Amino acid sequence: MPNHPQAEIAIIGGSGLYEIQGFSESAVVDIDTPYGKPSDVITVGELLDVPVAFLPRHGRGHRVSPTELPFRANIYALKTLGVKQIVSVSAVGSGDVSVVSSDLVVPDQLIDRTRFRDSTFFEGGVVAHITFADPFCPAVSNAIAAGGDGQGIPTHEGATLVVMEGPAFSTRAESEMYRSWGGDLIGMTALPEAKLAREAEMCYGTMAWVTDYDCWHPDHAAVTVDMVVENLIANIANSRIILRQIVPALAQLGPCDCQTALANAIITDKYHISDEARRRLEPIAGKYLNLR
Ligand SMILES: CSC[C@H]1O[C@H](OP(=O)(O)O)[C@H](O)[C@@H]1O
Ligand SMILES: Nc1ncnc2[nH]cnc12
Repeated sequence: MPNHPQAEIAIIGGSGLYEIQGFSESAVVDIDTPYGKPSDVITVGELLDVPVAFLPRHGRGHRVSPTELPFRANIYALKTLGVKQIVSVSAVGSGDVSVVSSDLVVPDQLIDRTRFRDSTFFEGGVVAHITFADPFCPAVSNAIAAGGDGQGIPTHEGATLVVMEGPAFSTRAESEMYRSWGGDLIGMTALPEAKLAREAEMCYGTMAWVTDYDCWHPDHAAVTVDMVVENLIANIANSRIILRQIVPALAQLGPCDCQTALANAIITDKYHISDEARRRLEPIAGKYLNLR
């Protein structure tokens, strides 16, 4: 495997965030993985002297739909760069009347409504069941919320994010159903991203920017891409500001339970694991599969 530049912190940019400003880019990394290529090349550089990797989830120019996102390749590639903490940026709809456009929400729960996505690294002869009761890293989530508060941005901590397949937005009946389930937010990309990050023993938190009320609010028109894009402009400017606060804070964090998530998750007897699977999983789980 080639020697890639390393960074312990990664930012996955969502809709509208295809570059980060004030980032001294030192390398553009084009990685291939057993799961194909990531969404785009990954830039590695420094933000306020802290090494950071940046990957735009939908690719520059927003070319990759939620269903087609190479989630496994993205997380695998970041892992090979030495990433330990991921800040994911996302545009979301709000299911809560008091959470309005341009608010920042830091979700702490997920409901999975995706259908067509590969959502584990553990297959082909290796079985693991990670604990996913709390899908987001509390330390990364706290840093994101502190960043929002620090900039005086209306910030909500703790919310349930429903992740739907898309790409079409929800029907009114679905939107009402998610609200009745306790869904505070609706998006299309946090899963399986968060699950794969946990399997790869990386801390993962989401900076969710509200762009719309989906289609349930009687006084607001149903969501459209134009509506999301219009509201994203302010959100993306704020993301860039907050990231400058979050990144140095993340760099100070110590070890976290997320970083040992596989310690009690792999059930397959390691003497039954093929060499092929061992090679494929080396960056993700190599230390647990070693026969010595
Ligand atoms: C452009 S509207 C729908 C699109 O926006 C969100 O993307 P991301 O989470 O990457 O910011 C949503 O999940 C959809 O992919
Ligand atoms: N209403 C919505 N549904 C799904 N994903 C979204 N991203 C932004 N708004 C959304």
